[in-house]
Amino acid sequence: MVILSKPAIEQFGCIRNKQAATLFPPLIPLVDLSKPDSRQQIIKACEEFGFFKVINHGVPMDFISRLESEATKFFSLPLSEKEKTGQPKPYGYGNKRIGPNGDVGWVEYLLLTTNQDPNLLGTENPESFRIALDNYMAAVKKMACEILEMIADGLKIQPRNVLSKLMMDEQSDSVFRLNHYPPCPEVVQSLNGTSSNVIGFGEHTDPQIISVLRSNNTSGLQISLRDGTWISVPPDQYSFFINVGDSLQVMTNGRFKSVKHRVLANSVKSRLSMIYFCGPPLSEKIAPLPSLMRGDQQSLYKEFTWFEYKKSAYSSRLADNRLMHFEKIVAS
Ligand SMILES: C=C1C[C@]23C[C@@]1(O)CC[C@H]2[C@@]12CC[C@H](O)[C@@](C)(C(=O)O1)[C@H]2[C@@H]3C(=O)O
Ligand SMILES: O=C(O)CCC(=O)C(=O)O
Ligand SMILES: [Fe+2]
Repeated sequence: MVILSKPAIEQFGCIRNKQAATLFPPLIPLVDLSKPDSRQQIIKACEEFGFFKVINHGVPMDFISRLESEATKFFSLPLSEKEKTGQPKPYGYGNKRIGPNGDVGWVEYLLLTTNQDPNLLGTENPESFRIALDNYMAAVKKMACEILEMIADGLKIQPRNVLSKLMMDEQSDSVFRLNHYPPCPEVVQSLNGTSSNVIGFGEHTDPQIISVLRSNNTSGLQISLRDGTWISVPPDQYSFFINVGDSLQVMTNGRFKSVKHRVLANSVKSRLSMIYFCGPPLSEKIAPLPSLMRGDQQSLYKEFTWFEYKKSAYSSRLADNRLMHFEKIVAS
């Protein structure tokens, strides 16, 4: 990671955060996967927040800590070594620049596909990093599959793998991301540590079906409520956080909304996050699920393939409303 001098960080003007978070935030929905009512809790959380925290998730702590330790080793390497994994096009090692259209943040990352052996050139021990990635991704994929099946049950739609089969498909276009937010010397932190004036990862919604996020115990993640206020998500290294993505918003015809989120930088602590983005195969048609459409309810979206959506997403800026181009003008 390059530590920027003052004039250098000024070049990244849009790294600065000017919006304050709300003072009395509601609690983040908590879903205990071992409880019988978890399906209903998930549906409520997806409708109200597009976001929830998961405990009793079944992902072994050993897999989590091994990957965290491998990722920490990787991000501690000299920049020249990390760059051997290749520039993100879109997969590879990236530093401050996010995506191809000028977005920047106080972050470095490794972006990987989930169904191809990662290029871990430059890492100290590629084999142990790869094993840690494989174990972690397999366990998180299983948990994500269960959550998508619980969503289908909760929505009373069949078959129960109608959503999960998309990410379980061999051709699934799922993505995995490791983000490292180093402490930022430019941060002016609020007294309770929940707000900062520097953007780590700018506001956006995730394009996929759901995203499964886990981080170390450093704060920074915020979600936007339906009224546009930002609330801080208290970090919890033992739990997972689930984001509803744009594709699930479309498949539920807007009943679930993808959650807008962002990460603010911290002045003293590093944040390390790992996110599994559950994507469908490129050729998959994304449209409201017929079994969810009641009576004369109309689709709010034009049908598109995941390939078309992804292509359009990659020509957008992080904060853009990517679904706008696929909305139907529905006569009232
Ligand atoms: C600015 C961009 C980065 C992104 C591709 C995009 O053009 C718009 C969507 C961005 C996003 C957000 C969620 C995930 O982190 C990500 C991997 C994804 O699928 O969509 C990133 C893309 C990226 O960093 O390549
Ligand atoms: O790093 C985080 O906690 C969230 C990052 C994120 O939203 C993303 O990579 O899409
Ligand atoms: Fe995200």
